[in-house]
Amino acid sequence: MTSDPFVLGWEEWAAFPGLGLPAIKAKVDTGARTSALHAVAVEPFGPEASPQVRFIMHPVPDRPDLEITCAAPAVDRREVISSNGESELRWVIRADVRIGGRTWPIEVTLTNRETMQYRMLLGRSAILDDMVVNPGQSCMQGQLSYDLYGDVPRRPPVPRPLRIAILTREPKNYSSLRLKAAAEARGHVAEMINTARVTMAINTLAPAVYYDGRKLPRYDAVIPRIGASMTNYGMAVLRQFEMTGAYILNSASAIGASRDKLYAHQLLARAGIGMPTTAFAHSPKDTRNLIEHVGGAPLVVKLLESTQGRGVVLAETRKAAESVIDAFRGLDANFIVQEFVKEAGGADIRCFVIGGKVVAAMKRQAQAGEFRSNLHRGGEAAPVRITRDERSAAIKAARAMGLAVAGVDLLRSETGPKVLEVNSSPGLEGIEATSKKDVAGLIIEHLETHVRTVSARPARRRPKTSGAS
Ligand SMILES: Nc1ncnc2c1ncn2[C@@H]1O[C@H](COP(=O)(O)OP(=O)(O)OP(=O)(O)O)[C@@H](O)[C@H]1O
Ligand SMILES: [Mg+2]
Ligand SMILES: [Mg+2]
Repeated sequence: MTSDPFVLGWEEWAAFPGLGLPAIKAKVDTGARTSALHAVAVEPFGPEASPQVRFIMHPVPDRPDLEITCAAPAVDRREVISSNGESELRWVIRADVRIGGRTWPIEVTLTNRETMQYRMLLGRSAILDDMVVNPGQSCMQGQLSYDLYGDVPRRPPVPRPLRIAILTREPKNYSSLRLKAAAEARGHVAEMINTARVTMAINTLAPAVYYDGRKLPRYDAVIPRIGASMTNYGMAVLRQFEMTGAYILNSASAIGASRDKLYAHQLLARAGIGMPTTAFAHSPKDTRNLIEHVGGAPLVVKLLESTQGRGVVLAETRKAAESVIDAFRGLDANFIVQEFVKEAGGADIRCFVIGGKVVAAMKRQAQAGEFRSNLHRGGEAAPVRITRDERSAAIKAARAMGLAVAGVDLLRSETGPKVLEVNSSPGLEGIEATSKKDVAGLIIEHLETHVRTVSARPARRRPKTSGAS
């Protein structure tokens, strides 16, 4: 018994009737195992026994305003190596695909294909045994048209109001209150979530976040304000929010990178950003080498866990340096040794970066007889005009960490700006007071445009599925 084989060209028009997608141009790729579909704002929902995902699809490449909300059963969440070689955790759904006269169920992974020419990739596991691919032909199974979308309502310019969570252990501090007020002033709903009171259900298909035992709703955006005391737990909570599809202002991995002083210095160096020569060693025998590495005394020794300038010590002489290093070693503390930038004169510059721009800057001057300019150590803040090099170093440093919002601290040295550190939860009080700028408002503005472009959500259009949570 022979019948004509079902022939696919190298590209085909497909439809997903169950997803409400009447026409998508797919690239046929027998080199890829799994099929992939463009999706943004991917969000799990439904009962845990039969989890589903919903997502937004822009089926027409040059029509980003045309968006369809789709929902389908979730069958897996798995690590997929994408064409750029990077691995990505993707949701896998099952859906019926229709090509030409045939309809059959396939598994499809969901990923953002915004920058790709085809909204869909048809992999070999979706190509049945009786089908063949003719790489020399296009659209063997006939033509469809994007006109089939008719006049789907266009998405509103900004999804308003946004539901924003401010993740903080200090809901009453200046920065938290300002962010909440700035969000509310723009018509959004902002809730303070105390990191320490969050519990998580870590589950592949139904990630959930609980607060005092109550399941939290889905937030459009989360603003992390994670203090050093909660870095690890705070990052886990953030990752959990990431899995629910919320837009995270500063990602857990970016915060982790900036908090790890060693790793942060490595990232800065790799990005070619000027910084004080820095050395680190593990073994007690290396004290002399460490001192040599940074060019001898005077030098600065810093505890890795230091904040507010507390574990930062200036050793003026080699003898002093040796005893400080030995003392820290005796305490089993992790520390770095750094060249002392004397010409900074006890001042540093804080550049406040939002979305790749320096929106405000201040100079902090240490008290007389003190080299640490931290405001907590009695330093005084004043407005400052930064140079083009300083601006560029600050922007590059935030980018090297992957932070959308960052407080970049740098020293003015004879050889240009030297970045000291990049803070992922920079305080707002000093910078707003000295710059007279509405920095909190600028953060919310950044968030609005990002929620819109990265995880656009439709105006309360819910898929017709039961059991939505
Ligand atoms: N290598 C250096 N040369 C000159 N001054 C330095 C150097 N390193 C640090 N300082 C001064 O000491 C202050 C505190 O150092 P640093 O910012 O590294 O520590 P921190 O404890 O992490 O502070 P923060 O509270 O800003 O996180 C700096 O703001 C700067 O004024
Ligand atoms: Mg610090
Ligand atoms: Mg500092």
